[in-house]
Amino acid sequence: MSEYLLQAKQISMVYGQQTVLQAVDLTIRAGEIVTLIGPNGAGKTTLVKAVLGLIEPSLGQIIRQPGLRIGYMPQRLHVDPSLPITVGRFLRLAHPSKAAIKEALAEVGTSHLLNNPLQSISGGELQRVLLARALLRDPQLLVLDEPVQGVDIAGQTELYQLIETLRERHQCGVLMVSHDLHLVMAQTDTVICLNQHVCCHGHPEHVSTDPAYLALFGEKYSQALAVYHHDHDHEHDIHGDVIPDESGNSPNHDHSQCGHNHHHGSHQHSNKHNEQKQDEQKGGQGHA
Ligand SMILES: Nc1ncnc2c1ncn2[C@@H]1O[C@H](COP(=O)(O)OP(=O)(O)OP(=O)(O)O)[C@@H](O)[C@H]1O
Repeated sequence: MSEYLLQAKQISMVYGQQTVLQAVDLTIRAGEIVTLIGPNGAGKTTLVKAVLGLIEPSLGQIIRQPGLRIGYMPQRLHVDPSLPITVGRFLRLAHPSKAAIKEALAEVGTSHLLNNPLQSISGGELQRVLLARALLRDPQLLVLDEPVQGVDIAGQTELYQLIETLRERHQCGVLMVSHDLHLVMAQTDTVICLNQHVCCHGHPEHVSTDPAYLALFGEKYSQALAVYHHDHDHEHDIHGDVIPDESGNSPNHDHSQCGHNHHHGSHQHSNKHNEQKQDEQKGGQGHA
């Protein structure tokens, strides 16, 4: 594993009488996607702000690689309707080079928005423009606070895939806040489940079965994760049907759990199964 970009050690944050973060540890390495999940008010944004250096933790230490370049995508951007500004001009506030702005917009698939008023673009387009703005810093670390907010379900999957592509292309680390572990799971290396303190952490498959995670999010949410990770004892043909094993028997296969979006194995997936997966994903919404 490569050297860390950033390490937070025993971070605590107290506002008045309220302890918002308690002895939180966090390490992010180059090329690694770390996802913070936790209920509302768990301290996710507070931890992100501490990582960015926007707030000073009450206790603990944050060690950043010297000269670390961070690209930040905030949770919300309030666009004042009385201050009309084009997407291009908005990005010029972050970077002087028109060529760099065009390149960043192209990377996130929004070249066509360059001269559009920022106020007129959709929620999903705005998220991509904010991602382009983060890329303009040529980041070694991308920090994304709920990047798919205001984006429809199909757009959410695309946006998470784009984040994965950017990670690979730039070899940057990514720290991301999300409420949708079942959607980000395929793109995440490490999950940190936060509720003031770190309840559990590790590989998404491990976290999704951790009692602390289940206590916070419930069994139902965990079952949605099984869409992505379930054991296969069979192969599919190009039509998506289960191929009988050597003895001629069809292995016992519960398709209600099968989204066929695997990290492991080399299955052929039919459109039939992809449609089923999308249905299952829609069905998995709303548990966060
Ligand atoms: N500047 C502040 N002063 C006082 N309390 C604060 C401040 N910032 C955050 N808090 C409190 O800290 C707690 C954690 O807030 P935070 O925004 O970090 O949670 P979160 O996990 O990001 O929540 P959400 O999922 O709703 O965005 C909340 O109870 C919030 O009210």
